[in-house]
Amino acid sequence: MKLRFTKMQGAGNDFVVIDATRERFAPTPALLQRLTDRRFGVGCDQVLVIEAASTPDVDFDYRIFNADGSEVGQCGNGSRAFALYVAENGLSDKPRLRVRTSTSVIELQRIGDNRVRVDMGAPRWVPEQIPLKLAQAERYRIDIPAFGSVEFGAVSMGNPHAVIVVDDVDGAPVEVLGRALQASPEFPQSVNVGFLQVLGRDAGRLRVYERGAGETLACGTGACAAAVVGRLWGLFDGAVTLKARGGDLRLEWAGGADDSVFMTGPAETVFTGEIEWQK
Ligand SMILES: N[C@@H](CCC[C@H](N)C(=O)O)C(=O)O
Repeated sequence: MKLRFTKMQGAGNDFVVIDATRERFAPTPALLQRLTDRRFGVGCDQVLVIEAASTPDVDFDYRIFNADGSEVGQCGNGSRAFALYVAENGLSDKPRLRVRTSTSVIELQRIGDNRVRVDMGAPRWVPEQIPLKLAQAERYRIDIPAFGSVEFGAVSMGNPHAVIVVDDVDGAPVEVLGRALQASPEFPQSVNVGFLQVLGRDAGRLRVYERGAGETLACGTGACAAAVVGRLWGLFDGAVTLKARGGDLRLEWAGGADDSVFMTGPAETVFTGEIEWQK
């Protein structure tokens, strides 16, 4: 059996995109491993699946699988790739698309030059919504052996994020502390861990240790979460450019609990291909 796919990237966060409006696709663990494995398969941080809309209020359904095969509720960089794929492959010529993930509905707008602006919806910071098993606070603390009491902000953008503010993101213990927080029982669904260095009221640098994928070159929802935590902590104004190792993302958030976070950034098709797949 042959499965056609498209390799895409957004700020260096890379994806295998499956167009399930045209391909028969059953996301078994073995097939997902083949698609995500960088040595024995195609290789990517996430597999994105484009499906026909399940309800009339959206244009498409959007499923997301991490490199470890876990299905998750949101992928910001992937949403920009999604919009580009839909346009480049003639699935829709609408200037704005509404797509549903398993946790939220987002709105995608291509703004030219392979750039996409996404209404990522409102951030959620009530602990049950993240989920986080601590009493609600602006700043949380968890004791991590070898690091002591680690302070972080926590937000859901349809997936869970912890954001730690650091002086120097290059020297931050991204993998070790990222893994430790992910394993913390306070995060019952684990967590994506962002390390934010503030450069000014409208700029910062960000590295994210992603749940199910390890450190990626950029994380769109992580950038949204960092913009929100930075604003709640009085570090950022309403618009900020966050520099990830794979590229820059622009985030806008008016600051209210019902205000959407808007993310703008690049997306690109890298190549298309097909793999032989035995069911
Ligand atoms: N790279 C993504 C986030 C993908 C999902 C995440 N690893 C999770 O498990 O929630 C982004 O750009 O947002």
